[in-house]
Amino acid sequence: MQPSSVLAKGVRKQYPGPRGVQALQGVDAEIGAGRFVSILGPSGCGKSTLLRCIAGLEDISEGTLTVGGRAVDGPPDGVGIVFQHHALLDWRSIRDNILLPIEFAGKRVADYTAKVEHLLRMTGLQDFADSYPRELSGGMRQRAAICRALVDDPPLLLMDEPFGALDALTRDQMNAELQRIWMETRNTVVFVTHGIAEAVFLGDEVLVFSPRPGRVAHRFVVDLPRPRPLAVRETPQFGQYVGEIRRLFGQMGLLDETGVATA
Ligand SMILES: Nc1ncnc2c1ncn2[C@@H]1O[C@H](COP(=O)(O)OP(=O)(O)OP(=O)(O)O)[C@@H](O)[C@H]1O
Repeated sequence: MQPSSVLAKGVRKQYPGPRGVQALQGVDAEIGAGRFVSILGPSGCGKSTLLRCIAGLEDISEGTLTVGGRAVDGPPDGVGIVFQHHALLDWRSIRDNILLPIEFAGKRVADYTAKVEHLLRMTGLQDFADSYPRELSGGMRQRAAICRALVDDPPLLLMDEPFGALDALTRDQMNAELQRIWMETRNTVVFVTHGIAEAVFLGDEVLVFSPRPGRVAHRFVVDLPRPRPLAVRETPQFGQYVGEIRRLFGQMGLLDETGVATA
């Protein structure tokens, strides 16, 4: 698997209809292959919209958007998606949920047995392969959703607030696990979050969006060595990144009403 780059130039997105809003305007972003890029911004600024455009689930109204050098025109091959809510199918076991993308792609399920076992072990779910989603905790379901997104080795992984519904402790664990998984897979990740600390902890870069219509207001490069222990969040260097991003939100006049949290 070669990781995919993502390039956005002057991307505008206007939703159709009488109440259709302009969600994005002039989005320029260059996401290098194999990078982990966090996207942070106030509620409603178009973060999910951009992710859906990259995934080919929405058309852009203007500009250019490429994945792996090819213009996005419908859902491209090789993109894994994880949403805030896991979207596992209740009537399928965890193993069968993870195998869904393989079935959809018309590939031979038997060829993926070892891969599924590896993913289950990597995420600590090896004893739950035959369980059903309702038998798992929220964090475990989200880990299963990550396995499903990774099973076909996607060059690009899009994550839309994947840990937003989890309690703080589970979220910390998932942050650490996601970093470990990514260091093993090294695919390109675009990770949307409301959490400044989460964005900095995980990202090689943090793209901060302006209020709607969203555009990239600032790009922070996070120069912290990996693997990053959770305790890195207590270091002055980490605090400096968080402080800079908070100040930027302050300058945009947003900090009090954004719903941007620091956890
Ligand atoms: N399918 C849709 N049809 C029409 N308008 C939409 C649609 N999806 C989103 N919007 C509008 O586009 C704007 C951006 O929404 P989007 O969900 O991309 O924001 P967001 O930054 O992800 O927000 P949040 O952080 O609250 O999840 C909002 O004003 C929203 O109402």
